Amino acid sequence: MPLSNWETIPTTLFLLLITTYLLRCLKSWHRLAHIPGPALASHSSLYLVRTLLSGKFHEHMRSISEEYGPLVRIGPNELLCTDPETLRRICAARSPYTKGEFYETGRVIPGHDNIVTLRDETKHKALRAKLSSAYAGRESGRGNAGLEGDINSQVKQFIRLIEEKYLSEDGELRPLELTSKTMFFTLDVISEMSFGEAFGFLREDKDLYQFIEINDSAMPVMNFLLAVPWLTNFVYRWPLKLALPRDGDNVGLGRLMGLAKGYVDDRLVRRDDAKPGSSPSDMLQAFIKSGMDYDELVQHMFVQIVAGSVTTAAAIRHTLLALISSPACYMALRKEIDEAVAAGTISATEVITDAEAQALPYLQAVIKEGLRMWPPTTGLGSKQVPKGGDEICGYFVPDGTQIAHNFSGIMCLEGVFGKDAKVFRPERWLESSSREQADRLKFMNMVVDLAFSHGKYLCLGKKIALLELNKIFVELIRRYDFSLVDPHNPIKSTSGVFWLASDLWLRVARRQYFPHE
Ligand code: HEM
Repeated sequence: MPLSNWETIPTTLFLLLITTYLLRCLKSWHRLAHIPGPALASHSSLYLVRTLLSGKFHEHMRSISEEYGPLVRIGPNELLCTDPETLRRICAARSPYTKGEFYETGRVIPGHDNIVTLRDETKHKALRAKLSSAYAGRESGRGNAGLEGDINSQVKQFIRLIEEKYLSEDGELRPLELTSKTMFFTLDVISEMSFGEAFGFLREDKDLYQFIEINDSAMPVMNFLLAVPWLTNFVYRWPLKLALPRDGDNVGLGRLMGLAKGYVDDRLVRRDDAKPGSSPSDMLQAFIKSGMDYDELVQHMFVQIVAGSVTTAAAIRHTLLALISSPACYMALRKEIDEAVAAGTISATEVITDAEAQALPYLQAVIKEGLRMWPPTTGLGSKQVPKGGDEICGYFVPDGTQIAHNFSGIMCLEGVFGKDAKVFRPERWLESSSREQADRLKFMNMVVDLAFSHGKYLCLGKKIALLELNKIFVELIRRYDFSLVDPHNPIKSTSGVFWLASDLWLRVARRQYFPHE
């Protein structure tokens, strides 16, 4: 070969590479080119990275569906679905869909799956079966009463903390920062249920092990990886994996992992020399009884602490903030509580029971409205289209496509919730005098239930979360008056796949006219 031909080889190779890359891009773009969406999203993951890191993810998801419709292309292989019925169909018990690539990022320890990250449907189903009865309180033999007892003791601890340190009086402000306290509360509830003893965040009134601080600072990295899940494989390799949390850490997620592992180790050792009848009755014991192996237990106890705390804390703080900023709603709820106490339908001295709370229509409306306006998980929960593809919202979608849930979008659909869907108005849940309204209410309930997902992916902790919500608002509002320390800057809050919040400063005062003291 003449020398000049040799010299052209690198150029030819380069051109070949570029052409192959461009052809691949073209093919990838063409696959879903018939589905509307922002131009950037059809070519690269940059659109998702940008919106997930914007701090206003939920708003973007809402506005993009308003602009482009119920099915929007948000990435080269990602679509966003804002059709509640399709989302239910995708998640239904017998649906051929599977968890998507999004879930790869949820693995805490490389190579070890947990209930959230398991994409193999058969294994996921089998693990869910082991977990389900413990979540219902059945395995432990304690049922609802046991779960309620654990929550009651942490509600009382929360009240004790307010009484000791955060009651403001005339001329003296003792501000309470609610975002951290709601995390303390939910972390203590979930640890008490899981291990039979609370971590003690409320007792110490402190971000133990810097868990909240480190969890919050890791969130942008997590949001980034969730937008580009395949990059997770690099994070799981040396040297990046050295930065992942480990159970030997003294702080952060790693410390919680270590605590969870410690409890499991301790319990499995104790099981060997436990006396008959001395078995604890917490969720860990229930999981052991249901046949979970060591690895499953360690993974799950950790996942449960995170899944059970961040979400419920967000629901409590957003709803309470909405109530404080909507005096008419606040007073309507307080009136309902006072009347129920006066009528003896809720106890004047004990923490409200779940059954009593369920009989308070305005409270139930407030809880639903809070979950609707600020769904605690804002995305993406992508599921993978099965072999043969699927027809979604009038479009053919090829197999392997990732379908994300638009949690914030479905909760603000005007066709479902009315023209004032973006307003916090619990009364919308109480309007059912006509047949038409009753039908609409049924549909609204179906949509708001999707905040906990559905079918084979339904949140395992839904019942626990609702127990917490049923108690906390009543116990706070019946005792105290709340006001914002800085009404012009009520909270610092950002949304990615979860909410991050800080600086929700409240003035808490004993109720002027607490009728039951
Ligand atoms: C208001 C509070 C909560 C909300 C809105 C919520 C929402 C959700 C959602 C949407 C999912 C499905 C996620 C997905 O597949 O992408 C989920 C799953 C899950 N949640 Fe919750 N959750 C809440 C509280 C809790 C609590 C208190 C616990 C534990 C005690 C918990 C444990 C779980 C677990 C273990 C899963 C995984 C289920 C599976 O993949 O099969 N959650 N949750």
